[in-house]
Amino acid sequence: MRGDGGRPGGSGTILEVAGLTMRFGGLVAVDSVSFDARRGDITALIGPNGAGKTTVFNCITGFYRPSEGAIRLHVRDGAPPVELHALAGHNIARAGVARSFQNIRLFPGMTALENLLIAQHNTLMAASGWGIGAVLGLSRYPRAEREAIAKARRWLDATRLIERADDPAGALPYGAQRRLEIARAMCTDPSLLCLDEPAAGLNPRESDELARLLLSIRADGTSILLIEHDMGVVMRISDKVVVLDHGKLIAADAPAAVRADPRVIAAYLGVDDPEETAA
Ligand SMILES: Nc1ncnc2c1ncn2[C@@H]1O[C@H](COP(=O)(O)OP(=O)(O)OP(=O)(O)O)[C@@H](O)[C@H]1O
Repeated sequence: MRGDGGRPGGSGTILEVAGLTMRFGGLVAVDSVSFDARRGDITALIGPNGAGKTTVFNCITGFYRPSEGAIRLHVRDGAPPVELHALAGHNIARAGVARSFQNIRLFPGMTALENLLIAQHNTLMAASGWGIGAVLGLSRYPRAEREAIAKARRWLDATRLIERADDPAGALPYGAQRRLEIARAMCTDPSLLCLDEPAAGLNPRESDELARLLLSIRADGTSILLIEHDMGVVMRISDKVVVLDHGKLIAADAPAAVRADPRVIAAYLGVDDPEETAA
């Protein structure tokens, strides 16, 4: 038992989404959606094309300012939550939320290692006293730099990219670039890792490898929020599956319960009435 009886925003919750609505002109892309993600869980956000998944992600990570509702990050039980809906994107990242994108966004001309060092730019700049310390010869910077390289190497190792550390990111095979994106996000030591379709374009062997990587990240204590169309991956690794359809939440439960939910089946088959599906 987890101990809080599933209270919204209760202890054990890392992310609380409450009454989230996002309108684009007359289009309601996300319509009063509420769900919780628990600390140490893998929570999947699924739904047919256009259901509103990426819009929810964009609200959580500060790319969009929600029209209504609240998004709270509970970094520690008992501490006041961080009101993500009121923060700019860079402050959301600083609060401990990292994300990857549907389309890969690495620096293709930089090496794999350099991409992971860029991710730690803020830490390195802080250690240099925002540049002034480097001029004054402060000793903190070389140490911070060594630590950043060690962390980057650890994640290159964890994502099986250590042999490719000095290759330009753009020259890596597609599956390796996807892993490098996850490594880059992990180099910021997030409490919540948000991944937008990490299995897109992967072959079955690479999807298996991705599933193992995400399970190991969870085992090390990072909570994961995942948009994914690959139901094999979703059902295998998720603790909870949140389902959107036409901007509305239609289910939020354990994978087995969601898979058997007539509303979810109907949404995926494009049927308006679940009774029709049953028939
Ligand atoms: N910036 C925007 N301006 C206008 N409409 C938008 C914008 N972003 C998303 N939408 C619309 O909002 C709805 C939800 O889109 P969203 O990309 O969030 O869905 P999704 O579930 O992520 O879909 P997919 O699985 O295809 O990526 C769609 O109708 C989309 O066209």
